[in-house]
Amino acid sequence: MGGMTNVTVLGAGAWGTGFGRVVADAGNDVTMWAIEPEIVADIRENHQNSYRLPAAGTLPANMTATGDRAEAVKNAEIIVVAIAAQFARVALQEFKDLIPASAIVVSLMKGVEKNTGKRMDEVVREALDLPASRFVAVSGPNLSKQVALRQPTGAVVASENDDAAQAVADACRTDYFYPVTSNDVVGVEMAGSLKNVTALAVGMSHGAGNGENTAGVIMMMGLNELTRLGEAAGAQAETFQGLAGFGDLVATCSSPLSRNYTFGFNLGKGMSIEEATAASDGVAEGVATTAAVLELAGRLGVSMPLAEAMNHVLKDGYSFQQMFAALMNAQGE
Ligand SMILES: NC(=O)C1=CN([C@@H]2O[C@H](COP(=O)(O)OP(=O)(O)OC[C@H]3O[C@@H](n4cnc5c(N)ncnc54)[C@H](OP(=O)(O)O)[C@@H]3O)[C@@H](O)[C@H]2O)C=CC1
Ligand SMILES: O=C(CO)COP(=O)(O)O
Repeated sequence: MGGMTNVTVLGAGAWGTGFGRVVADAGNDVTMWAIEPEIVADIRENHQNSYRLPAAGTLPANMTATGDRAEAVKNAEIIVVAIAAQFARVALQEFKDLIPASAIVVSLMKGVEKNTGKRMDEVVREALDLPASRFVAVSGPNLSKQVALRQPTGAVVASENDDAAQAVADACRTDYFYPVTSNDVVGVEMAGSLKNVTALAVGMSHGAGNGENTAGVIMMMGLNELTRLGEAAGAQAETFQGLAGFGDLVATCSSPLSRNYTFGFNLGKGMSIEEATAASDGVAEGVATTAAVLELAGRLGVSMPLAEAMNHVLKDGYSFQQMFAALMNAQGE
């Protein structure tokens, strides 16, 4: 590709906007697509996204927006998808006949689809009828508000196609965002989605008044079980110890800026699921992912005590004490 690239981001949420700004900072022309006219107008006219990522402040001049699907993608060389995971399939179907035949499609999403148990690489490829050679996943310790402040971080850019991964890494490399390439798409997808379940549990523990000892137990169990499930699904074990695994788990489980951590924190404080949902500043993917992961684990014959215990919280109203006891009992089995 080389030089300046035309990049379109579908979904001007917190991370779509944050990653779009990284790509613009890297010198590329960026078009954001959003459903809401007020977000499109805010980016186009006021050069900001005060609805979803005010922390980014003024957006650069090489970043614009449109609400028109065909216009959004017609010249795109790279199309980045940053839509809440449970809505990705339905939203992408509208773009199926519009995207250029050679465009690379990147997923930033960290979730597993409810009902199907499918990863976002599977959902995106099915919805767009896209070959694996044109699909790339980007994941890492990337809390959007910290990226918006240009605090240094890294990310894994994964594809079966080395050239596609390299093109996307080149498009998002800046002096504060450091991509590394990988060919473990399954591992990167699984790590990014599953650590959200751990973040819900760690947040819940802190919300219930516990400190780092308890968090350490939960993080250890989360990393173990996401590695086991990932390996059973065909991922490489080392991916889970890298940026997209351990790195993102630590960031997400340690920060009140994480919607997953905060959702869990609010449950731990005693809020209901409905209250925590209403209080959330954007989508907490781990909530829908928890049940989806168990479905996948059942199919692959992997035991996931943490996901099971969190599912009891979300479905049966378990308190933190009940959740942690279930986890410890399962460990002794
Ligand atoms: N925020 C973060 O720090 C990070 C987030 N991610 C991942 O990125 C993905 C997006 O998250 P983020 O941007 O933060 O979430 P937000 O909640 O801020 O935004 C969600 C986006 O999805 C869009 N959306 C929801 N439903 C639909 C629909 N039916 N059709 C079209 N668009 C829809 C929203 O549009 P609308 O405005 O209409 O609601 C919005 O653009 C998630 O999978 C998340 O796990 C990954 C790394 C970091
Ligand atoms: O993926 C994340 C950070 O890398 C998690 O952020 P959220 O919990 O806010 O979605």
